[in-house]
Amino acid sequence: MPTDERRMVCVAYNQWVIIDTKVYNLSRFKDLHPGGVSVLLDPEIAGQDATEAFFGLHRHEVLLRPQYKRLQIGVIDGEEEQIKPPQVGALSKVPYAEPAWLSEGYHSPYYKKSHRELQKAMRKFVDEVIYEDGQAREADGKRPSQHVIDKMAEVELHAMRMGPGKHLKGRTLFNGIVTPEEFDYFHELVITQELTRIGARGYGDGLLGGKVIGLPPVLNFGRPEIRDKVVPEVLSGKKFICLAISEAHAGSDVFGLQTSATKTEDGKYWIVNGAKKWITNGTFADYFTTGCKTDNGFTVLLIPRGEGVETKPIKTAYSSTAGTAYITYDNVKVPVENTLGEEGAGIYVMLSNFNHERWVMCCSSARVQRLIVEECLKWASQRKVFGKPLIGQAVVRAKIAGMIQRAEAIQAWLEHITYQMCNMAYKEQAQKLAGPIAFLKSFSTQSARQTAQDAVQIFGGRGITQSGMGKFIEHYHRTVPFDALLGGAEDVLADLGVRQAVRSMPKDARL
Ligand code: HEM
Repeated sequence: MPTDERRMVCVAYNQWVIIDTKVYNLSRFKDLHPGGVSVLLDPEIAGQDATEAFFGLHRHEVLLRPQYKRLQIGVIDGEEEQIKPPQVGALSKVPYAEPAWLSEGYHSPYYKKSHRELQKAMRKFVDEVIYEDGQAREADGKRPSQHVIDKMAEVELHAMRMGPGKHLKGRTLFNGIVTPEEFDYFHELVITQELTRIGARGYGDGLLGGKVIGLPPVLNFGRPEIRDKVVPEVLSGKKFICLAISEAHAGSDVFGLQTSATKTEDGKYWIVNGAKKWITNGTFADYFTTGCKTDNGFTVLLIPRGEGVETKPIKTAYSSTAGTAYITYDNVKVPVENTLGEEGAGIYVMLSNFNHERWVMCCSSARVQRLIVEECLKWASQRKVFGKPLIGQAVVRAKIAGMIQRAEAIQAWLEHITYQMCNMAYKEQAQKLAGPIAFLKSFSTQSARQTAQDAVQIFGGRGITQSGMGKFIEHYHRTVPFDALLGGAEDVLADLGVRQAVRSMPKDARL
């Protein structure tokens, strides 16, 4: 039977529809359909090829859900599937959906074989192990599932997310794709960008964001006995750590902090009193890397969860899966051995962390902006209004042009800075890159907010709806301000960049 005739057969069964090349029987589903019965019984839909109507109203993933997959009763014989579901581990073919180095036919001087292999392995790992948990936990607010954390530990992802360094020594990284000696900031960039592709901002932080910022002070400034106990526990995903600096009255102004630590008379313990606010992973952390006011200034202590430490969840714009906490310390007794760095020299402990933290945030911001480009390009191409696809409107194309330009500029700048990081000692990075990283983060977050706003306009009502076609856009628009605040506020960072530049002005510079 020719194809057209086979398609006509469906017409006879007016509760069947064709979507692409698959035939669905909706007779038992129609009363349960979230979009209502009437749309399914419309003569233009019932018994017809409903492909265009379907993809104008649903994401592809609807058809992949087990309860809906069952509705499929056959396929159109001899026709090849036109609209393929996303394949595990695959790269997107949508223009600009991947950074240039992953786009067919483009080149990059930065990425070697091990970066490319790591990217492939990470994409598959994220698709298979992380994606579903990310969407589910973002929705129910529970902390990331332990089985995901354990799987990440198996391939040493927790260790790799701390960047290159001694902590990688002796570890088999992602089944040996890259050696500890070879591992560089581009490998870390690949990991961060692949992880953030899932488009679940709260989960991204919940997936041990607290460790990425809370463990470096232990790694770099902890006494050996503390370091050797805590680092393996955290990098194996058995214990959790967070960075507790900001307070209700002081934000990130470390000199305005009020949480105090005073020594006991015998000098063996600190007694800590105070409260911390907006602490990522705080609700489930076992250790708190805590900034305290001490007699001689500002000191950082590693405080284990125990008597006198209490954590309460704070409800923010993103999911409580991030574990954002309000923490109180009431006469908490902490051994002096838990001091990280020198007493009164806490500012150096903190400063040594900032560049890396901000750079990590740039990696993720750059990648998620690209995800939004992909969503907008797909939507604008498949959505028809006034008789033509949205992309046919110049105003929509102009918005997408801006998004692409910003995403491309940020990735290129990020790769340039990452290359500098690979070729500078840590101290030199602190001197030369604090300004550029601050500028990049500030630029990334401004761009991200513009992109979020434009994406909502393109998606219309769906861009403010938490389910369905625009769910990633709604989520992005709601959570994008986090990036402009965490790790240094946007305006403060832009100003820091200029102040750093002024400091390097030659004394004899004149017009
Ligand atoms: C296998 C067939 C279908 C399944 C499994 C299905 C499933 C769903 C689901 C789960 C939703 C909720 C929104 C979402 O999660 O995206 C929905 C909404 C909707 N569906 Fe369907 N649907 C099917 C076919 C159709 C067809 C053929 C039409 C024809 C016009 C249609 C029209 C709608 C409408 C108008 C909505 C509301 C959309 C909105 O609120 O934005 N559906 N459908």
